[in-house]
Amino acid sequence: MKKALIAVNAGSATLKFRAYQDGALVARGLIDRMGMAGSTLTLCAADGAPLAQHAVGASREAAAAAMLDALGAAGITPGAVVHRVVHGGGVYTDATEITPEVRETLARFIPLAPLHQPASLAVIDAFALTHPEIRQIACFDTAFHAGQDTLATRFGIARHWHDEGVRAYGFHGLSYAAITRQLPLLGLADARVVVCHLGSGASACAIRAGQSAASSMGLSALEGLMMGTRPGHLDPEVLLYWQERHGMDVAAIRDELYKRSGLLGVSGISADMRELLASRQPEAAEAVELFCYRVAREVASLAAAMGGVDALVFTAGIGERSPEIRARVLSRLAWLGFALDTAANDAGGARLTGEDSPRHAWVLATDEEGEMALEAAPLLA
Ligand SMILES: Nc1ncnc2c1ncn2[C@@H]1O[C@H](COP(=O)(O)OP(=O)(O)O)[C@@H](O)[C@H]1O
Ligand SMILES: CC(=O)OP(=O)(O)O
Ligand SMILES: [Mg+2]
Repeated sequence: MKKALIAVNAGSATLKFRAYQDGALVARGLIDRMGMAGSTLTLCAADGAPLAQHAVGASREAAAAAMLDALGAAGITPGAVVHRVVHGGGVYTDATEITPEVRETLARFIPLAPLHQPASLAVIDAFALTHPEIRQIACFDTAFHAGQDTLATRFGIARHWHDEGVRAYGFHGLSYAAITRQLPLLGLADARVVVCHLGSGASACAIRAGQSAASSMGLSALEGLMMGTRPGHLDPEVLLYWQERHGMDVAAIRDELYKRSGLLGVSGISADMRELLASRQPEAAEAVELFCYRVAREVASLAAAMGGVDALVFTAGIGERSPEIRARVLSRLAWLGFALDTAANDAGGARLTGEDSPRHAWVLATDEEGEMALEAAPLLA
């Protein structure tokens, strides 16, 4: 049996994985509600034919073991594995082979990505234990943004903090790199494009001539847009208020920020955009409206960072699949010259704006796993 390259994408709530042989997709898997009760695994062949579906235990280690078992049961033997690692700090700006020293360094970034980094490390450890002979490569969400000007990464705090790494890094870089590969096909190779990656985690990125110019996310994946369970933009005094008035310690504040804010916190109902769009509760409607309002504000801010915007791209779970959200964001951006074509938007693209629109908006499918496979290829050759 030919060995496969496994690409693993540990997100905030899901573990997505794909298997490739000679660059061709052979299987794709998803573990939903990773680390939580009711977690399930689904594995499909490249053509969508189901290969496995079953319940998974409520821990990251159980999720990693379930993924390895499912691959084995489907007759897929890993030959190498490439991981999406959310935080590479200022240290890693390219795909990197995971040695014990690299693993140590990645563990140091856990406090800066507490939902993501531990999941990646659990999968790295599971492969090291069960397949010690295979090479493991890390690709970083932060890497795509590494070339930003200091002006885009500096916070307005004393200089020495920046020098020790307290600065904006930006995330979802594998997704932005995958989208950037598609821009020349739309005639946008040299354009100023704002890409909105709207998923459980959400961010936006200003891309100028194929390079990241600025991002909505900062030191961690908390900043910027409102997300499923994270607040995005927040006055830092709120943290002091929680600490002083409510006696909340670091762990309690971190939980509030990563797990109880965003769509879930505002609606009091769900972090899942589909559920909120289907709900009749006014709190759900307000959460959805706040989400769209924040996206529109951020697009304008990123446009200012580039001195203008030529095109807009929607991607990821919500961006690719919700005409409703795209329409609401675009209607808030009509003043920037984006004239929605309702029929095209309802049909899902690729161009969402009419022929006569001064600027065009697009929906493009992202492919973080495919991007990882491409970025790891030179190291594995
Ligand atoms: N048809 C849809 N309409 C609206 N939202 C959707 C739809 N399909 C998926 N979503 C939303 O997409 C989000 C998940 O996006 P995804 O990119 O898969 O997230 P992640 O990779 O960060 O786990 C969830 O909020 C989910 O409700
Ligand atoms: C960086 C981040 O928020 O990732 P995800 O969308 O996978 O949660
Ligand atoms: Mg994601």
